[in-house]
Amino acid sequence: MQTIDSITIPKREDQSHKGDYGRILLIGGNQNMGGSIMLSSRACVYSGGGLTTVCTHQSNHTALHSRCPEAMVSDLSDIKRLTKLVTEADCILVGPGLGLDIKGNNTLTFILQHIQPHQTIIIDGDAITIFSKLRLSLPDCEVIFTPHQMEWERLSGIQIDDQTPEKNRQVADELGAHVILKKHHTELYLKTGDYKIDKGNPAMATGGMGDTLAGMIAGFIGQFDTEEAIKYAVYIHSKIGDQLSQTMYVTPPSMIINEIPFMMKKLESK
Ligand SMILES: NC(=O)C1=CN([C@@H]2O[C@H](COP(=O)(O)OP(=O)(O)OC[C@H]3O[C@@H](n4cnc5c(N)ncnc54)[C@H](O)[C@@H]3O)[C@@H](O)[C@H]2O)[C@@H](O)CC1
Ligand SMILES: Nc1ncnc2c1ncn2[C@@H]1O[C@H](COP(=O)(O)OP(=O)(O)O)[C@@H](O)[C@H]1O
Ligand SMILES: [Mg+2]
Repeated sequence: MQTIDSITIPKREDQSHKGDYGRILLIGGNQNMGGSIMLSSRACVYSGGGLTTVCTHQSNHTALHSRCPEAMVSDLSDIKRLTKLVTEADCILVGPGLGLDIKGNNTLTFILQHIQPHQTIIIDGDAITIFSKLRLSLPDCEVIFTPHQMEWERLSGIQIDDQTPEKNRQVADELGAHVILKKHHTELYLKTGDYKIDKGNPAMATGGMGDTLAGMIAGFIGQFDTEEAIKYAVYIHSKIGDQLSQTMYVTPPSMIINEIPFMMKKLESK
């Protein structure tokens, strides 16, 4: 398994506009977990996603606008609008704070039925748990799962202590998806190979840290090749965590997000 120990981000073209950097749709945040999709949204915007739309419970709209005015919002229960947004998106992230009730089940099932082959879907958090529980089928498009070890146990059937690279690779192949197995030294089972990251630290063990990574991946998918986008996101997320942990005992996800554009600039190709 290859370690990702450096990355370089391409410079932006002068002749470019927001439409060139992705239409991203983020779906999640029920009445109790609005914060999760707000973190994903800010992470997506701060990662450079061109146009970010957030489909979340209506009670989250005001808070989301106040934390992230760059994002557009839609009500999760407005199916007509959701259908239109799904059609228009380049990349869809589903799951942060979605909830495990019937509404969460119906939302994920709907998205998987309507996504088209040219689109990319990132399945995170509660959407992984629902996908595993309902034994849903994957659509014919690029799929990225971002489980932590417990979510991977639910999805793969491999208990945490038995999650070896060989077994993980086999299930990733069976799924036909990219798998980002989040843990201390996260592992990436991409379609073209296996990678790991030797950055990241326990100051990052805070709720919302994975919601942030999922939003970063979504923002990067809008701009870069899929596998590059995944590698950039996982690397930058942990590198910022390590940088902040030099002076901070814990590294709140909101502060990781603030640093994303600065770290991207540092890593921009010369
Ligand atoms: N501010 C918010 O609204 C937040 C919402 N969240 C949402 O809450 C939902 C449930 O996610 P959870 O992950 O808490 O719940 P889960 O029940 O899926 O998993 C959490 C449990 O898994 C176990 N576990 C084992 N290995 C682990 C590893 N490497 N990393 C993390 N956990 C590991 C831990 O015992 C942990 O309590 C998700 O939709 C998530 O997006 C969380 O992100 C927390 C913050
Ligand atoms: N001890 C640790 N070392 C390195 N990274 C960690 C550590 N603990 C947590 N992280 C990172 O924090 C994130 C946690 O993801 P997740 O559990 O999905 O969070 P949440 O759902 O609360 O947003 C992952 O990217 C994981 O790699
Ligand atoms: Mg999570």
